[in-house]
Amino acid sequence: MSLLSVRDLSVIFDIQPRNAWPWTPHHKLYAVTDASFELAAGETLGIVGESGSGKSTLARAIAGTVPVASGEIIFDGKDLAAMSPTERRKHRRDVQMIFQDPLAALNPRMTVGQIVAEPLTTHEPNLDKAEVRRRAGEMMERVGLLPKLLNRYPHEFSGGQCQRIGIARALIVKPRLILCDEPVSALDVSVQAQVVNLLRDIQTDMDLSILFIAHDLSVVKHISDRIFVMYLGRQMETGSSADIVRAPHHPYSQALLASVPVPDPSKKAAHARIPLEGELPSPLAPPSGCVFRTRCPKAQEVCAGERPPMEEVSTGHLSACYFNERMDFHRDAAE
Ligand SMILES: Nc1ncnc2c1ncn2[C@@H]1O[C@H](COP(=O)(O)OP(=O)(O)OP(=O)(O)O)[C@@H](O)[C@H]1O
Repeated sequence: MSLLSVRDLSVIFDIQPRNAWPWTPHHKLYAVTDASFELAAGETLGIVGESGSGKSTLARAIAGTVPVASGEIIFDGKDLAAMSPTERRKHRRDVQMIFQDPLAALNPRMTVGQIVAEPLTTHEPNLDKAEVRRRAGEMMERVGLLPKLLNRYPHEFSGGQCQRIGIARALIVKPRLILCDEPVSALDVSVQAQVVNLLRDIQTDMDLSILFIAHDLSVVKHISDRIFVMYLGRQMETGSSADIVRAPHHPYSQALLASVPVPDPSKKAAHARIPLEGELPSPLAPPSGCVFRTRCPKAQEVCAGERPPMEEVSTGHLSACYFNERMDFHRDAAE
């Protein structure tokens, strides 16, 4: 059974035009439109797409911090919109977030011990101080940091260490799902792999589900069981990590993959025929039909009409394009 089911989820922000009168109608910004996916216990779903494609908004909707316009978020069998205050509190504990900029996410005036322990003291205010400290130290060790560093301040740590502190903080309440919003994008490439490996180890130990957001497929593919490709708030393609990375069908996924650097440039040549050009259109006025059509090399008249349905191109592999066509990527691109 799924731990998380997201069904036809849409998030629309009301935007007041600049210099407008208070009574001027607000614009609607379509941040996420009709997103659907399932996430099982212990599974990792990678969410990938360019900046502005709605990835963070999707995560924030699941965390319950942005209002949902339509659709459902079912977590552990319960509809988020219909949860009682007690169930909401439990949801806030069960679903933790890890953010992109590790240092900015940590309060500079608090010691690392206070930062790591904060979610625990929020959810279990009566817990003995010594026990809180013991658990914070245990979490520090789990993420590869010395417990004696609990009295230090965030600025005394490197970016990678700060992200480990952010992970310890998220895990101290033993969540069931962590929403990782570009957790390694701000880190050096050498440190990125260490943090991704740490998350994978912890996931196995704690039977955690992970939603791993990144704009870069080369990062997402290392940790994800399945990948969800988003563009301008819409779901383009979903499938196993291997399907998406080795045999994508959607031109957008193919373009994202073609932009992933490969060690041997001669192997990239075959895929370089789908360059991703132009800017992301405004989510205030998304293109009709397929939202990717204005940048798609395969676009034809039909793409401006009805939005292409999600087609099952192979078992469990869905792609929303009228011209779905498998493109085989070399193993090097997939590794
Ligand atoms: N609180 C908000 N109010 C208004 N618009 C918002 C709000 N949050 C996000 N948006 C808009 O929603 C769209 C999707 O943003 P979102 O941050 O979810 O994308 P993203 O794929 O996570 O991009 P990034 O990688 O840059 O964070 C963007 O156009 C963004 O400007």
